[in-house]
Amino acid sequence: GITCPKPGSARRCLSAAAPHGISPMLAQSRLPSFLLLLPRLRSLAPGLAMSSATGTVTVQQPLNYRAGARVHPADGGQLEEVFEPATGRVLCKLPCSGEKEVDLAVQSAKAAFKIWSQMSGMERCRVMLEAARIIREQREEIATMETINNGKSIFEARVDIDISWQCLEYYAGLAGSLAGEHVQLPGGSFGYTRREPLGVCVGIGAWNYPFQIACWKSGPALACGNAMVFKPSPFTPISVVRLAEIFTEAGVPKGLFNVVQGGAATGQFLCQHPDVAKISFTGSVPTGMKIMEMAAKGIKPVTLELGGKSPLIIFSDSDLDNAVKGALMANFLTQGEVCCNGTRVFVERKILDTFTKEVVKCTRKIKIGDPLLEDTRMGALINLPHLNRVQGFIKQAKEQGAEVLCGGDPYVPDDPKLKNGYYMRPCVLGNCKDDMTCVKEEIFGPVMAILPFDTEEEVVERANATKFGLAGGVFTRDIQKAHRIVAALKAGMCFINNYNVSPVELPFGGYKFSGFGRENGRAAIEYYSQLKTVCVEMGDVESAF
Ligand SMILES: NC(=O)c1ccc[n+]([C@@H]2O[C@H](COP(=O)([O-])OP(=O)(O)OC[C@H]3O[C@@H](n4cnc5c(N)ncnc54)[C@H](O)[C@@H]3O)[C@@H](O)[C@H]2O)c1
Ligand SMILES: NCCCC=O
Repeated sequence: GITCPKPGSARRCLSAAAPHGISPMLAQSRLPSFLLLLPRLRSLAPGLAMSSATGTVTVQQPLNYRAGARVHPADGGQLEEVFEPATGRVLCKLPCSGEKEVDLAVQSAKAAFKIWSQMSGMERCRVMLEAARIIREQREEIATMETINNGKSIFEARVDIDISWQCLEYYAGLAGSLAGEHVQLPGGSFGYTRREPLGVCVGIGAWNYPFQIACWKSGPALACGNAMVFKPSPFTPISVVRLAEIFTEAGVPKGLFNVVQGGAATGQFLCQHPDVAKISFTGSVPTGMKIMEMAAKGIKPVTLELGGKSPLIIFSDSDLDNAVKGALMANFLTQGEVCCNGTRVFVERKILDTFTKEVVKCTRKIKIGDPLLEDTRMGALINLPHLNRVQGFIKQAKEQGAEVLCGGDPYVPDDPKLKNGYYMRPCVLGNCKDDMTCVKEEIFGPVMAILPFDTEEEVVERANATKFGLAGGVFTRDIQKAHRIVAALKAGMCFINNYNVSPVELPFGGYKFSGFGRENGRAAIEYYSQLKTVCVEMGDVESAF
């Protein structure tokens, strides 16, 4: 059986032992404890400019996790460099897992599934609540890891980690109430349904929310009684291994949550494995198509959380301050590398100048720099090729007639240790037209396109004129108009008078090329379980023969 650790017993030693695999490059510096103290020191001495741990860590421990322990992959071995976006330094060289390691991870998950799937929902709930508690307790350490590996500000990473433990708490709460139904049939016969787990589920993640994506997938999967093998992006392999350790500390059977590392080849081994029952994928549209093809060959259900080019519609009757704040939230979180960003900002022509002036003023004030500093609000983009790609979109936008109203150029912070980091100034583009590349394609960087409109009918048609359908938003004081607009938007996640908030209670997912299936909310349960119908005869068999 499974026993839950006593509250507090899973507390990690955060000293030089560095159990999470990050060890200081500077010998004996006991970095993790120091990191934990930074926010407190800052609050004791507000305004004091403190240096951060950026540029001081390397990762040494294995980043695969199988059968309850960190392991070196059994095969594969191609090495991928993992960067610290803030400095351009190499954090570690990641060995990519081969077919044998993938199989070992799947077999490990299969064995754990036999135990976990037989437990009651309440038993699973207790273990998941403990995992959520440990994440909450280690929020600062995990957020710091995420910032070092992803480049996003520590301010945002903390929110990501909060959403992550909330997700596990939410699904822990649902685990105990998962049930089928009882149906009466003629003559006292009856039927009932059982909601059963699928088996070994594969999660494949993108690099923009590494820890959170793993929780959005493992939360509902584990609550339903499944096991999981998770493959993070090779750009951000670090934090999810901590999640695997936390699940083990919380009391899941060893092997219930495994991590294999690698890129496309490793992902393919996972998707094609005959013992895998389901694939949940977060990433780009082209990869999503390949995943769906592989899943089709094994008749495996898939969830696809793909890209977007979402509209944000600002009417002239909006509260202007809120609309401006909403536009920034819709475009500049995580350096603009957010799938549901509202990157096409449609502004009613009457307020175009006022709104644009305010948005540009606020965008210019965004503090860019060392992501581990408390006042930084925009860190570094994920890597140099991606920074160059975003720059390419801006160049093309200018060539096609858009006007750069602010930013768009690479940014070199004053701190010499950051000079090779992947920074750019957030960009607002004016004079945009619907047929420009910067308005049609997902840029996945801090680039907002402003587009004027005149009528409600016109803006809805233009907002929907995209192959994507992930999200959309509207700002207006007219509540009927707001509901009319969101009802007409062909998008899975719509916001009224806000943007890019992520309550775990609400289902999240796309229409059209943005994918299908849902994460979060009760809806996700449907995608990690299957119904068995049992028909019970209380009389004699009426045979046709
Ligand atoms: N809708 C959402 O919830 C959501 C969330 C985050 C990111 N995204 C999207 O993700 C994209 C950016 O992420 P990315 O660059 O990591 O995407 P990507 O498609 O390049 O990679 C995503 C994951 O798929 C793996 N992969 C790549 N090729 C594969 C293959 N052939 N078989 C199996 N796995 C394979 C990668 O290693 C990675 O782990 C953007 O388009 C963004 O909009 C969507
Ligand atoms: N807050 C989570 C957004 C997921 C998309 O990238």
